[in-house]
Amino acid sequence: MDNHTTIAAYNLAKSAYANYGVDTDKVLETLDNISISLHCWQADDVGDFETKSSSMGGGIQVTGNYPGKANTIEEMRADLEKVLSLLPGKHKLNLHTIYGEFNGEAVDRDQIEVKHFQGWIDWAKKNNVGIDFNASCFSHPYAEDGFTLSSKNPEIRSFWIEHVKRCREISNEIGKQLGTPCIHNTWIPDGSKDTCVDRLGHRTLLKEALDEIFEVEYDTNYMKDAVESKLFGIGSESMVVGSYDFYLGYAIKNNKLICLDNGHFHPTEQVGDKISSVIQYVDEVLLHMTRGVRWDSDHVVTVNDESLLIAQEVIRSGALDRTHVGLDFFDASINRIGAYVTGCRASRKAFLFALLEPTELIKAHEDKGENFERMFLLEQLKTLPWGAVWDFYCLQQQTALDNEVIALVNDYEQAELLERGEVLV
Ligand SMILES: C[C@H](O)[C@H](O)[C@@H](O)C(=O)CO
Ligand SMILES: [Mn+2]
Repeated sequence: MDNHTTIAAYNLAKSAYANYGVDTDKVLETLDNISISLHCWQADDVGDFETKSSSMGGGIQVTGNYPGKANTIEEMRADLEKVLSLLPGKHKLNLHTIYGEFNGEAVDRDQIEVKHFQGWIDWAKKNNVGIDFNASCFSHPYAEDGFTLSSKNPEIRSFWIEHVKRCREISNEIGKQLGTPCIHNTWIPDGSKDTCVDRLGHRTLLKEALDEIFEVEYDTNYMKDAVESKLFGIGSESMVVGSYDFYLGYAIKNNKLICLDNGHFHPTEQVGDKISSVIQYVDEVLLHMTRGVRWDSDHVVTVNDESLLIAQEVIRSGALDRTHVGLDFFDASINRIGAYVTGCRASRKAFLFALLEPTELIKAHEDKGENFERMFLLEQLKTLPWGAVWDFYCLQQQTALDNEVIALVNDYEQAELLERGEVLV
């Protein structure tokens, strides 16, 4: 499609939306300012760059063996730069601790320091992105019996408490250096494959561990804490210590962000429906946008009912400035760059669709009990030319249009990904 066609299609779309009182130019300004945090772990299937080799654990499963996975920090950075070049809008990098630069040193998780992440901070500055950070309480010998911060073994518990404390300190420094708050997210895999009779014991230990971790208060201009729940994981099917009830209560009581990963709930539960509830009680929300498919919580995001409802409810609730959008999916069965680009663009498209909604108009019908009119309008919106608005936005931001993405991803695969060897550790 040439630029002329894209602009002409946008002008028609602009008039179509104007009929509903929607100003598409304003919508695109808002859309462009939504920062999406790009999870680094899609590039290497949640591997790590630690010297000590530890097999993946903690109930995280990645399936597939597509060639071209990032084996080094340099490869991961090259991939992320490629991905960023194919995305419109603002971004952050979401980094897990296991991706520090340890330069051949065996640095255990309770020994990490800012210096191990300085390279990433410098990279972020160069690429004009902020950083979010995550404690990595998995894929480690001390996570093998299924419990970390809620372990009954005091040595194991102290080890992980020290790890998360250090992660918060590093997050604070990241935020200071980058001039934008770093969200530190705590997710732990703790749970039980089979019926656990001392749920109370583990949850009490987790609460105490978190209280100790959060003793140090940091300036929220530099770092903010989020806590993430999960319904079940592989190997923790019967009980997860950090359940939704546990963390929602903890976040409300302790003024933390609640992280809503939409792969971490019952399949018929809708994270979109939770937004207007949780913002009554917590100041800010962190989203982990993903697509749950049966047991897997981490398929690539697409524009589906779930991602749309999440975006719609954030926008309808006027909660955009209290919501941090992050991604959390990993697929090793397809081109990983393609996975990133599809999922990130789909997440932003969901927000575009939501921003284009004439909510006040629909609400006016709803308030009068005109439910047919409400339903029909919602249906009508599905066939309005929002694709033309998206294409114009990509053109405006000087990034690839959808019809150019496949060729660009495949070019990178030929030139870069297929040249990579398998690094044996
Ligand atoms: C890497 C993990 O997927 C991530 O930290 C966590 O957010 C999660 O969702 C675990 O299932
Ligand atoms: Mn998550």
